[in-house]
Amino acid sequence: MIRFEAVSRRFGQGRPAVDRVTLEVPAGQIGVLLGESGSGKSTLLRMANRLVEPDAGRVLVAGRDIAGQPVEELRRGIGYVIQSVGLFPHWTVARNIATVPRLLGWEASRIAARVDALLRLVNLPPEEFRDRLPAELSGGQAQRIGLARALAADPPLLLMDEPFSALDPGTRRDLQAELRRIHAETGKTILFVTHDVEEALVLADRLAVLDHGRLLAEGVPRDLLADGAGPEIRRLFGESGLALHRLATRAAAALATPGDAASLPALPEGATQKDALLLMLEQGARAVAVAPDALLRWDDLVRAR
Ligand SMILES: Nc1ncnc2c1ncn2[C@@H]1O[C@H](COP(=O)(O)OP(=O)(O)OP(=O)(O)O)[C@@H](O)[C@H]1O
Repeated sequence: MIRFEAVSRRFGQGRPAVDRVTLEVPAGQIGVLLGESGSGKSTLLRMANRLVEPDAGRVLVAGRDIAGQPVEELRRGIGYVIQSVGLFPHWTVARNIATVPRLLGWEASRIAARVDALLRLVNLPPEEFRDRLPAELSGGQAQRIGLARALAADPPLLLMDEPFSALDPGTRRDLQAELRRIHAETGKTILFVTHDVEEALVLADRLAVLDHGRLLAEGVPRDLLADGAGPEIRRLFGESGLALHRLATRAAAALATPGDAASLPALPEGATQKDALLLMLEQGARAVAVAPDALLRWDDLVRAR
């Protein structure tokens, strides 16, 4: 769906901000760009909607080289969500969401229906929120409106640049879960930038790690965090955190054994091995229930590789 081919970009002198990166996010997947501040994540992301032009290489969206495409036409097919949201302060929520449909000349009734559908999609009751002004929203609500606005004209591709970084940890976790749900419901292709390792692991179908403008590693998170992870990956994820991150990418059910688990603390469906470890520590339990007839034992968890 989106493909970067050997793209580079240098600003002034010194080392390039993005250095010969080749990367692809297949249609319908969430690709996450992870890296420390200044590693080139935003520069790479902005090449996709031509806010930044590469010095070398090319970017393909839906198989088309975007260099020859009119910018307005390109951007109509790409939603863009940023940390500061950027809602117009004097416009109501409904008008903010309708920015692109109005530009496209949609009829008023179609716009109104679309606004309400999007508010419901991002879990904000339309009758309560459509007439509010941005100043009357919490940070998390504003970010939901930013997402609704980006989805308004139903673009197949969404670019998200640290959208949740300014939110408190609880709101941030809620929105990560919401984004996964919305992604499952809409099937969008998403390119998501973050410097937060946990966020990357929660969201990524594919994870790309950038370091000083170079692509350090790319793949399915579970494979990137496997035992053979190189020294740079170990540094980024932290030696001690690496084992925990690995547990967070594996299902608790994978280590379960049959047995009567009815009296044990129970894990929710789809829980990870990290969830199991935390529940055991919290409850002082030597085993937890994965299902009524399946349990995961402490010994099996800590011996697993
Ligand atoms: N418009 C610009 N002019 C000059 N230098 C720039 C410009 N945009 C980015 N850079 C430089 O390019 C490098 C990469 O920046 P970029 O914003 O892509 O990194 P990042 O990984 O997104 O960092 P952060 O998480 O801090 O936003 C940095 O050294 C930055 O100073």
